[in-house]
Amino acid sequence: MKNMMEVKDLTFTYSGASEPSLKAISLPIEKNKVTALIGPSGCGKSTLLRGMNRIHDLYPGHRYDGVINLLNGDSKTYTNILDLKKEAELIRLRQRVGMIFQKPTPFPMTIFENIAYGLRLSGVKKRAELQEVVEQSLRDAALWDEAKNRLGHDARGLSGGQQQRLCIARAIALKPEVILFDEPTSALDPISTLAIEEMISVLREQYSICIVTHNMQQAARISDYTGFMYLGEMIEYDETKTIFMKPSQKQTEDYISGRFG
Ligand SMILES: Nc1ncnc2c1ncn2[C@@H]1O[C@H](COP(=O)(O)OP(=O)(O)OP(=O)(O)O)[C@@H](O)[C@H]1O
Repeated sequence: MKNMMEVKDLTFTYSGASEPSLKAISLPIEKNKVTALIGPSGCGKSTLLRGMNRIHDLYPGHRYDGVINLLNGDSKTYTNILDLKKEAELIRLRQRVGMIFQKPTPFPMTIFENIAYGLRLSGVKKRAELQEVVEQSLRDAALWDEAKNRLGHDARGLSGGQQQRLCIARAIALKPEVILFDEPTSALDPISTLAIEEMISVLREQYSICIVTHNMQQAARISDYTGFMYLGEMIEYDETKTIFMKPSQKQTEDYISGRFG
């Protein structure tokens, strides 16, 4: 099967920085799999994730070298997303490659409108269609039962875990192909964390997923593949069970066994 995304030899330097934060990174994001990025603080996990939908480019002046390929709908060709220049192309890219942040970011509107807003911007106008997609997205994000009687209430009245699931529903509504999760449970309690982890396992059937996590147990529980990063480099990428049971690099082994980081 073709990879959904392919990062090849990516070097990334923040605007104004003297050193690159990512150095010649390569890794695939396999279709319908969960790929975890782990490594000590500052190693570049979030920087890599944010490159995958060019969210860095909300601010100008960053420098990318290399290639980030995204598989096209025909499943035969790739687009190098680093070639995209027009604002409309970048907006479309961020629909195809959605992102969930560490802190839930509900808009100051109703639960219904949080999801319908992006749909309207993407051209869905009919009320019935909006209702259908809002319901399906909330169901897919395991929030429908809790939210169905309060769709007209302010989304900020939801609990933190519910808000995070709402943000996932909002991303899903736009029918992404890839979902990027940047430490999605680090602000949540253990029960909400479990709910998000279970959802990610189900979402994998329909989407390709990449998740940054500080929590090694979480990476071991939910991912198929793991990349271990250190000082801006991809030290090792392999099947999760190999990374955790039989890593080939000493640095990976030291990190996994808690000797540093
Ligand atoms: N906006 C920025 N401008 C300049 N340098 C940055 C910026 N954001 C991050 N960096 C630098 O890039 C490097 C990688 O940071 P990044 O946040 O990607 O690491 P991380 O592995 O996700 O860390 P953490 O686990 O602490 O979130 C660090 O040296 C950091 O200081």
